[in-house]
Amino acid sequence: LRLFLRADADLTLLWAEWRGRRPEQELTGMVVWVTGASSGIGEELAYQLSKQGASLVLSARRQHELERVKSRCLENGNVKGKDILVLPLDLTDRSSHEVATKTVLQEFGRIDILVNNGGRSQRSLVMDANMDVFKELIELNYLGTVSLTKCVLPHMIERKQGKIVTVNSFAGIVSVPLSSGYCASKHALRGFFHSLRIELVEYPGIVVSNICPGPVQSQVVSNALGEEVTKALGNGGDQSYKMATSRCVRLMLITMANDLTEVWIAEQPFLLVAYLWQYMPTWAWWITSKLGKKRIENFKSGVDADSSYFKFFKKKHD
Ligand SMILES: NC(=O)c1ccc[n+]([C@@H]2O[C@H](COP(=O)([O-])OP(=O)(O)OC[C@H]3O[C@@H](n4cnc5c(N)ncnc54)[C@H](O)[C@@H]3O)[C@@H](O)[C@H]2O)c1
Repeated sequence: LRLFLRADADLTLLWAEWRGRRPEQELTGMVVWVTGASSGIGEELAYQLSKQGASLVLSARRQHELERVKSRCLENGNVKGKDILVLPLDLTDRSSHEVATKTVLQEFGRIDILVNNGGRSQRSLVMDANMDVFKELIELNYLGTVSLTKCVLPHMIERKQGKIVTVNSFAGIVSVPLSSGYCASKHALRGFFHSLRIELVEYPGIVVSNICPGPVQSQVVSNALGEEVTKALGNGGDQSYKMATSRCVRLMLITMANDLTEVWIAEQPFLLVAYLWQYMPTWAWWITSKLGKKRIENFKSGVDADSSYFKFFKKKHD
């Protein structure tokens, strides 16, 4: 029971962590393009990858934030200035993606790993959210990611190798209230990449990985869209009970080192819900309706929507 309560990833990933290939051996010298590298999971990815000696392309919209991340990579990582390219990019500006890809190829000559990480979440009920919110979430999380992937893919096909790693979400597996547009965009991404993986079956050197995290410490809640597209939620509330960003990213590096196709990264009770959803959908419906009600109550009372559902699972992370 203790093992079950402590598990924070699916069994294949935990097995890979225990017996599999080490990121320290596999990722050194790789050229990795990370979108959404200016905060949260993407920022931490930049730090951990720079420690492995990977060459990095850091993309997001704000150049000064990316320069800040680059400086910290140079201070603490095993990289030099020439190993990191700061490349501002708006995922919703699809017409810029081809030029951005050419710039990366001119700089490094290849792209070993594309990490589709940039994205935004949602905190608003279906009845309250403006149509523009739904449109923006699909434009950014789904079409932006599809567009960049389509730009990078011909290069990987030519080399017959590469990894396309997409930060999906538990919201791509399980649907929750207050995030209907977000869930739709992440479900769409999961469907897209499962299809792409089969289309690439003749290229076994190209790996398509879906990473599905549960709640993780980051700016995702304060950056979430509310009822209007022009206004982010702002105050995300206490995030300390969520999985530490460093742990989530370490498990992502293990996923990349071991070419896993889909991983679930979350603490309990979220992990349990994902397993139920997969194997016992009738029970899953019952439990998610209870958790969903609590989620709306949490949000309406001004705390984070995912604040602990069950007291005995509650723990704080630094
Ligand atoms: N933190 C979580 O609990 C959690 C759980 C599951 C999935 N995710 C996913 O993880 C990914 C990273 O999110 P995070 O949690 O680090 O949140 P975050 O808000 O801290 O970081 C999001 C990043 O995406 C970038 N971004 C936003 N809009 C963009 C645009 N138009 N063009 C380019 N970049 C843009 C932001 O600048 C930032 O760098 C997202 O795809 C999110 O859906 C997060």
